[in-house]
Amino acid sequence: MTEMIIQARNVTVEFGGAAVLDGVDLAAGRGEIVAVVGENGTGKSTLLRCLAGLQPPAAGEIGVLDRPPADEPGFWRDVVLVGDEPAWYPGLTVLEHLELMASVHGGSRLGAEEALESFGLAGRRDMAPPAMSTGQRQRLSLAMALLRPSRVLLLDEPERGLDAAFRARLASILTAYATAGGTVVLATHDPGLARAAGARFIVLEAA
Ligand SMILES: Nc1ncnc2c1ncn2[C@@H]1O[C@H](COP(=O)(O)OP(=O)(O)OP(=O)(O)O)[C@@H](O)[C@H]1O
Repeated sequence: MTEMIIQARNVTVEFGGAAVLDGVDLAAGRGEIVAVVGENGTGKSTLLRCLAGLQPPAAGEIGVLDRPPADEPGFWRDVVLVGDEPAWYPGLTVLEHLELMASVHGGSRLGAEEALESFGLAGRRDMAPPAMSTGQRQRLSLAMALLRPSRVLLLDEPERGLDAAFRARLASILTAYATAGGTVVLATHDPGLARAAGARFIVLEAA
């Protein structure tokens, strides 16, 4: 039987008395990719923030790796959230951002040079991230997330700014991550990317 990695039951979130999520369930096993889809404002980002321990639900239970998600170092050693763009370190190049990530997180899944190749950034290695295009910065965010060891990837619209060819490449990167035993939950407006990655779909509707 598949080992359950994420179990969220009956999750309810309210803002200003209005329900944004109303009794949402989500389960994801080891090696599984789950795509959360739905119209703008249906709560996809909010659900990811709940799974990351950044948004306490008004009701419901959430377990990630057999414990409630919590915004603390032990949790973030196993779980990676890619949402809004990270803050870039002033003065560090693309390659140095990757090297920093590799040195902070021992046992990285990819070397910095390998990540440059895999994420199509070899030609940008000496640039400062703020000088790159939106899609190139998104590739770097994803490279930094995939380079470090983890068991769970939470991705909020990972397709943001990416061209069609790299979306296809990302699908295969996510499939490889799951095949190696990782669990992925992505909120996305690109069902093609999710299908290509072999994701199971959860559709959110307005609460
Ligand atoms: N911190 C907050 N305070 C008040 N309302 C919020 C907060 N965060 C989210 N909301 C509201 O919750 C609803 C869901 O937002 P959320 O960003 O989760 O939706 P989404 O499905 O990810 O949308 P999109 O597809 O546009 O990215 C929106 O109506 C939003 O205004």
